[in-house]
Amino acid sequence: MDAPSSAGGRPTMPAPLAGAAPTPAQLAKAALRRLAQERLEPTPENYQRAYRAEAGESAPAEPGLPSTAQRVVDRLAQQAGAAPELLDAVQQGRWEQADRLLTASEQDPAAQAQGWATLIGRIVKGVERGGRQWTSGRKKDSLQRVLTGSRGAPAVLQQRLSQLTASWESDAPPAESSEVAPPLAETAPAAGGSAAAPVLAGAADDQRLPAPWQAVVRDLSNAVTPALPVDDPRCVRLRSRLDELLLALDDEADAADEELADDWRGWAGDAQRLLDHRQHLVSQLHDLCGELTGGLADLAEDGSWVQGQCEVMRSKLQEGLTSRTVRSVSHLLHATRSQQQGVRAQRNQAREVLKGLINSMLQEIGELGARTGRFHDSIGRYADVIEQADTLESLAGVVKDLVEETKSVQSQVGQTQQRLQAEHAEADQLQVRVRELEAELQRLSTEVSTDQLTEVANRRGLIQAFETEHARTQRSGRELSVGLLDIDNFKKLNDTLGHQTGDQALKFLAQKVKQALRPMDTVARYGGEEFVVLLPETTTEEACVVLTRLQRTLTANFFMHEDRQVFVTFSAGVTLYRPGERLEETLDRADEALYEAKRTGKNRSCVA
Ligand SMILES: Nc1nc2c(ncn2[C@@H]2O[C@H](COP(=O)(O)OP(=O)(O)OP(=O)(O)O)[C@@H](O)[C@H]2O)c(=O)[nH]1
Repeated sequence: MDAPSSAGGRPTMPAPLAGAAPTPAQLAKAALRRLAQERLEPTPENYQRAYRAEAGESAPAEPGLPSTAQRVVDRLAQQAGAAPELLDAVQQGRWEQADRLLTASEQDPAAQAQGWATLIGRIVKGVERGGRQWTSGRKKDSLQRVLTGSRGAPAVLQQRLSQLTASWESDAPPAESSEVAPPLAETAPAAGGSAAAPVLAGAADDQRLPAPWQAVVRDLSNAVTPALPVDDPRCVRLRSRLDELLLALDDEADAADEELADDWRGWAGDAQRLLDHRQHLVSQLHDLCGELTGGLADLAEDGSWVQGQCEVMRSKLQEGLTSRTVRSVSHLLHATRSQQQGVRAQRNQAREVLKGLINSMLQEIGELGARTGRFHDSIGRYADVIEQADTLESLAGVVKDLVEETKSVQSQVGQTQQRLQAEHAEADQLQVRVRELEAELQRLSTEVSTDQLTEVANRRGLIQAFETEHARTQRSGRELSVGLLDIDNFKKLNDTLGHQTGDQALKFLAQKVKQALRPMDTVARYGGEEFVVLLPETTTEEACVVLTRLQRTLTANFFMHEDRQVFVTFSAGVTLYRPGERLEETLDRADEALYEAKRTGKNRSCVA
């Protein structure tokens, strides 16, 4: 029967016969079996200990280290940040474990320095940043506790500080472990335990994103990327930045770097802003479709108008699907529709007049017919009388009557003819007038550079002013700030107070903007409730000051409508014109800033 396991040092060899002592060969065999069971290497020391155990001899006292050697080992262990378990392994003579622990604690000094530099940076930032959960007093206390509790072990200190700053950054409620870090001895496992391994694995390993999270980051990136529009240069840049960040995630050194985390945060912020703006674009598209459907329904009776509108929309959209294109098509459709409604009203009026004319002509012709019919009867009667006339006098009387009547009929026919000709000429003139009116409307929209309602420049006027200003900017090298202004909640104003009051609000704002600017500046109505300002020799900061002042003035001023005070506020996006770019490109950037101003509360200005 096999001896029980070596636990407790009992012999492992089969029980000898009573009285017979085991031979040395039996003892040697049993010692080897014991080593195998204990999974110990057959070193001379191990073999000697096993042999003694089999022979029933008590093990000699552990040799221990001389006190000077012990002091050296203690100091070495402290320097390596290995803490008690390395010390313990050395004292117990578990040299292999000690070797492993030491290897694990060896780090490249440059990497250690970099780790500390990053951590200190985070701590400084964390102390400055405010938080709801982490007040500055609380931060100070917990920092003090971690410093006191981990003073003797740099790796543990680094790990705890890193955990602490992470919870400051997320402003998560202070966890017991990070706010009150227990002293090192409390967390150190019993001798030989494995819980100390992460500490010894080094701070860099602890900070690296664990594998499942790396996969999550990849999945999230893959989910976000298809939503980014393909035709936008900013997205192309975002995609290539994403590739770089994913590569850095594979790299241990970079993955442990706080800078990389900052880069990820920056990337996510940029992607979010872009997607937000995209979302805004979609809702504008929705509005545009509504406008278009309304236009189509209104104009359904005349196919050519519908075709014209669709053509304009198509060519505008071909320029590229930007937020501004959609909005400008929307404004265009709105304006076209009201213009066409005006023309149609006039055409209908002309048609009614023409109808009246034709009616009266028919009446005249009818009357003439009746008259000539009566004349025809008279002629018959006169012929009978002439036939029966027996004297020259009676014949002369009949002929005289006949001539009189013929003359009268002739003059009436002549008069009717004249009237008919005059009415025909009038109808021709009306037709010409309608054509002139249509041409006038066309000319107004393409040639005039002033907006008729607000009396500031229109889109055409803006383009002319921009050409002058951007040439001047190129010569002088001075800044040209461009601002895009949009009235806040204008739809609501229209809906509650009526379209005419809306028009008054547009006029009011245009005049206020004009008054606030210098004579050299340009203000233009770009379309709908949107205005553009060109501010030569002005930085974006200065432009913001001007617009913010104007916003304050408007908040304190109002215009009256039927004894009611109407407040008009606007949001603005400001940007600097970049030499060489098209006005549309500058305005697209200003539009993003405008969107930001709307998104963050309205009645304010943002810079892009
Ligand atoms: N009175 C009037 N209204 C116009 C004119 N041009 C466009 N509008 C209206 O302006 C409104 C613009 O509404 P939205 O684009 O929804 O913007 P908003 O209500 O100002 O909302 P925010 O921009 O988010 O503050 C629409 O109802 C248009 O019909 C115009 O010449 N006169």
